[in-house]
Amino acid sequence: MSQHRRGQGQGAALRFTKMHGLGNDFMVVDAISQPFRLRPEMIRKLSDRNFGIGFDQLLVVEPPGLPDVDFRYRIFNADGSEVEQCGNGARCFASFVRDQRLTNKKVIRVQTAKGVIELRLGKQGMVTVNMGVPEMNPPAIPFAADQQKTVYTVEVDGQTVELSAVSMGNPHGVLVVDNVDTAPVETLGPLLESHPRFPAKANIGFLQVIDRKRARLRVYERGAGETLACGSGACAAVVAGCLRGLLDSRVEVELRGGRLVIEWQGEGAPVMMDGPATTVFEGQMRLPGGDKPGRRPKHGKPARKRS
Ligand SMILES: N[C@@H](CCC[C@H](N)C(=O)O)C(=O)O
Repeated sequence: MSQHRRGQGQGAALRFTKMHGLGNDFMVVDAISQPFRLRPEMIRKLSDRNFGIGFDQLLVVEPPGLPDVDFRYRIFNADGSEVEQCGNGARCFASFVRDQRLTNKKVIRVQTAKGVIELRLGKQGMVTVNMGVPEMNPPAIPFAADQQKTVYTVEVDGQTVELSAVSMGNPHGVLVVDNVDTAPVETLGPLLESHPRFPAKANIGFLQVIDRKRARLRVYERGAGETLACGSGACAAVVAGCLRGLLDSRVEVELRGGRLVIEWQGEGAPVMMDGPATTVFEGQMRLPGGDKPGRRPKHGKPARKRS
């Protein structure tokens, strides 16, 4: 993969940046200054860690479709499905649009499939994201239940497990476990991800409470499998832990790829997430198999001039 330089006359080459938030990794594409469209099967190929670029999610930066918003943020899982939210991706998104000089704002408002979120660039690569107000109403998650509860019992694989159901824009199931190292993430994760009670599937978090201010978490992500970190999963886990009376309003969550600080002041309040965003490399590629970069998005702005 060569390092990219704009204006090289590369024709249909697609420029991208490889980034990660605590090891949850992304291919990030600027679809404002270059045309971009990929079919799900091509996203699956590119996400492959042996035959492609390798990533958990593809993040696409588009022009906004709403007033008072700076960008539209689109997210595709490694399996090619488009989803509503990605917390670690949101931090990388903020860092990307600043590094690419698509904005010079410190507070950036972005439109996701489930509403507007606010990203605040901090010092030393840290980004704070206002992830919005969590949703616990079952049909809005969506989760099949007669009434809203803090803990539901779910039958899976011949056993009964207890979980909390929370939407952070995307659906999450959270199980409290004694030890994340021995938790059945590889077995229960995929079964619960596709459980009939989560009709849109779900991300499944395994939460270990260390004390009221510290927790450990592993997440089996919908459409990506277990990742080294899941930002929206950390938010959902802290909300579930608070509702269950196990956690305080400010919690340090240790994921396999590093730490996030999550704050939630309770019902009706937004969840705040604080963590790093890291750029790994920039590249460009020609798309194999007939996928072309596509047409400029309908509301696309002309390409920026670089000095
Ligand atoms: N890694 C993400 C979540 C990405 C989307 C998720 N797999 C879904 O399908 O909802 C995060 O950091 O939040």
